[in-house]
Amino acid sequence: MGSVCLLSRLSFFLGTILVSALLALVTVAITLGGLPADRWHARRLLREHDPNAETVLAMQLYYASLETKPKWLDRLARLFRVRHLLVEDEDITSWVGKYDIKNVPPITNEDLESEKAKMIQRLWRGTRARAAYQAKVDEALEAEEDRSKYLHQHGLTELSVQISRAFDTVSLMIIAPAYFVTITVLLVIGSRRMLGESTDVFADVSDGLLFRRGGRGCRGEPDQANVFPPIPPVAEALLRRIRSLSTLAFPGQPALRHRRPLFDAMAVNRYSEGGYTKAHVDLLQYDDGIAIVSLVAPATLAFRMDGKCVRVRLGVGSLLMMCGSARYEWTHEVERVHKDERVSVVLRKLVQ
Ligand SMILES: O=C(O)CCC(=O)C(=O)O
Ligand SMILES: [Fe+2]
Repeated sequence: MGSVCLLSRLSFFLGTILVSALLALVTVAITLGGLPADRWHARRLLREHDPNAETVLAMQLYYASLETKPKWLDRLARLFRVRHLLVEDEDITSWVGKYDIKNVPPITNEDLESEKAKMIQRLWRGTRARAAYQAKVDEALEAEEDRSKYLHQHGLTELSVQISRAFDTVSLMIIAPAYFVTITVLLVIGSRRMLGESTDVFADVSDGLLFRRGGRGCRGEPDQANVFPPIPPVAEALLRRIRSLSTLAFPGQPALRHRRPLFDAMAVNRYSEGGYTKAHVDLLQYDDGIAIVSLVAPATLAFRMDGKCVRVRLGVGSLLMMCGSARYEWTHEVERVHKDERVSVVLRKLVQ
């Protein structure tokens, strides 16, 4: 009797502990495990790869299951499809010029056109100057009775005059057109390489996004839109979501976490299949504390330093935040993308 009572008490006790433990586990899972949808959870990445934890301030990866696509993403996606050709738009030129950003060379089709025009003018002036000089020589030769005396006075010979004439004719008929064609071809190829195939600079100005096709003439590089302060309303929702993480973001760097604004520059990268970026450290015009949001398709970002490599799978809707050595000492590169399209949004803060 006594032993049965003891047994039932023990089982009740154990049962209570089990249920409490289960409840605690579920709570922890919900808090940390990204449930319900839309809750971010973080994983620190570099610390385990770098024995010198001091230098590894932070590279964090957050996941959010973006089951319901935020509206702004739809708008963004539409934006990529509608590419307005705004080559002749004055606003765009001043807009690019205004921010003198190093990785966006302020070159528009207009610049290239005026460069071409200048070269043609120079060529034309040169040809005209030579023709005028020739005319003067001819005139003088005609006026001068003693032709050989004139030639002698000017250090010329019959042969040199003939050669000079022949040269001018050749130059006018062959060299000038060839020069013109070469310059034009070079400029056309150059502008294509710099600005893309048929659409050169494309943008939706209402959203403040200016897209530049490809990066630095490199085929695989993504199309990029750079937006400088203020970040356009299209990304407000995203910014709010990231700000809501501010208690977690950038561990060990409260100054970054509390800075206002958290970010004021945004880059939107659009990769086609096979697109990639070369290993780089982001430009120093941007402050520490950078966020990368991956959308539409996943990608792998490889971080490298001193022969070490950390490959990070960036799922759709993931947010990678980097600061300290992850931002300054490790290079990062996006490996070739295997889907039709991947979009990333990079948020940064310009150095004051
Ligand atoms: O597309 C990405 O995930 C990263 C892009 C990047 O590194 C950059 O724009 O600096
Ligand atoms: Fe980068």
